[in-house]
Amino acid sequence: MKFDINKIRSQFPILHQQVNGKPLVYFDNAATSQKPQVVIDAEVKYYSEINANIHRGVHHLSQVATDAYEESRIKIQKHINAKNSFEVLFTSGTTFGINLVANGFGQILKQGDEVIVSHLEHHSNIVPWQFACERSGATLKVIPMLQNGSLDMEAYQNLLTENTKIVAVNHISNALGVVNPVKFIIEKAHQVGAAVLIDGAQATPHLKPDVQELDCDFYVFSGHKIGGPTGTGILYGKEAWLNKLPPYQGGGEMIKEVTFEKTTYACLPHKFEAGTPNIAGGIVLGVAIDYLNEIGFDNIAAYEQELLDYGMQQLSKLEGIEFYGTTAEKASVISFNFKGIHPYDVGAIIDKLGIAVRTGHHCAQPIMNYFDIPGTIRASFAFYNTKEEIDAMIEALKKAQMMLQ
Ligand SMILES: Cc1ncc(COP(=O)(O)O)c(CNc2co[nH]c2=O)c1O
Repeated sequence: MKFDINKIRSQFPILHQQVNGKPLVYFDNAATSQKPQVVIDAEVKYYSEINANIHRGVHHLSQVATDAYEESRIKIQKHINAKNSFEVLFTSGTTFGINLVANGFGQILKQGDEVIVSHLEHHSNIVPWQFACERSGATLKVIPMLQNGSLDMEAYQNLLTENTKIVAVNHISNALGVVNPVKFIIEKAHQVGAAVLIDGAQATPHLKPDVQELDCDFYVFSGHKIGGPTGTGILYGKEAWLNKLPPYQGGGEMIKEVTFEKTTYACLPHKFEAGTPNIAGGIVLGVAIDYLNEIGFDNIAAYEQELLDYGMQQLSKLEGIEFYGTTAEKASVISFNFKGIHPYDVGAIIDKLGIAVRTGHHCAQPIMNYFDIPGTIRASFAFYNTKEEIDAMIEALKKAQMMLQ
């Protein structure tokens, strides 16, 4: 499909509003993406036409809803190139998916085992592993970062031992936009027999992950970051690992037989899908993925690279600006500060001018500690943003600098 920015923008109703009397410039896409009309309509259609509980109903609506939900699972399986649809679990988001895996490892790790995360992780890919280590007696190790925001791969290889049982790293840093060499990380971890979880929350808006090509053992992401509803997400796990991990939640759907003496569990994926799921969310997530595939990830990547290059070029002209995460390969996320000015103050002022960015530690406090800063100003672009919006942000930043200097 030809990439037509004006046609695309017309498909996002939320973008065409004023904030504080100024056109909204939404540059907080790393926090959550906006939703195209086709996604909004799909949610309405579900509740207007097919809403019913799934998997065990004998009536028509339940069968229709079940078919739609499981067709979405297959759609997502194809999107990430998973070998089997039962390796694709619906979750409420990245945080839930990581907790499910970390909770399982917390029950199979033991004293002396080692878990590796990186300095670039979101808190959602740090704290669950601290829980797992506290529970099991395993040791948490951290891949150090370098001044340009990349990970120290030399140090990573030195951290790996025969005691390393799992490595959990993000595909792309939410705070810096840095793209990590996940293929290399996975290969090296497998050489010592360790499993690898890839946190794809910031990658899936910008690329189609191929979990078989990566050969990762787990891959997690959130629906709300790729145009889908909040409260949706996917955990991909290799069949062998999902069969090895204990269930995460107990209840309906996830059982084969329940007696007071013993309960046996359902097969994959249901073993990890206890209770009534977010049926609408799972179906609509598939619609969001269809929408992105229609636009084309090659088109999205090329256009977002244009925005990133233009944004860096224009921001670099501003006095006193400092960038964080200056690697060559980056997603369309720019983290920066102005010397002597608190990021929050800048964010609050440009919000008054309609510019929506995120300021603060971005749930990545270890990164802020590394740079010895309270936080950053983070502008994150999506395929529905424009260079004219970047110009508006630049003008707003100049006004903020004048007010705060
Ligand atoms: C890399 C990464 N991992 C995990 C999460 C957690 O995802 P959730 O479970 O859907 O919340 C986020 C959310 N990142 C952000 C949420 O708001 N601003 C952000 O940068 C993330 O960017």
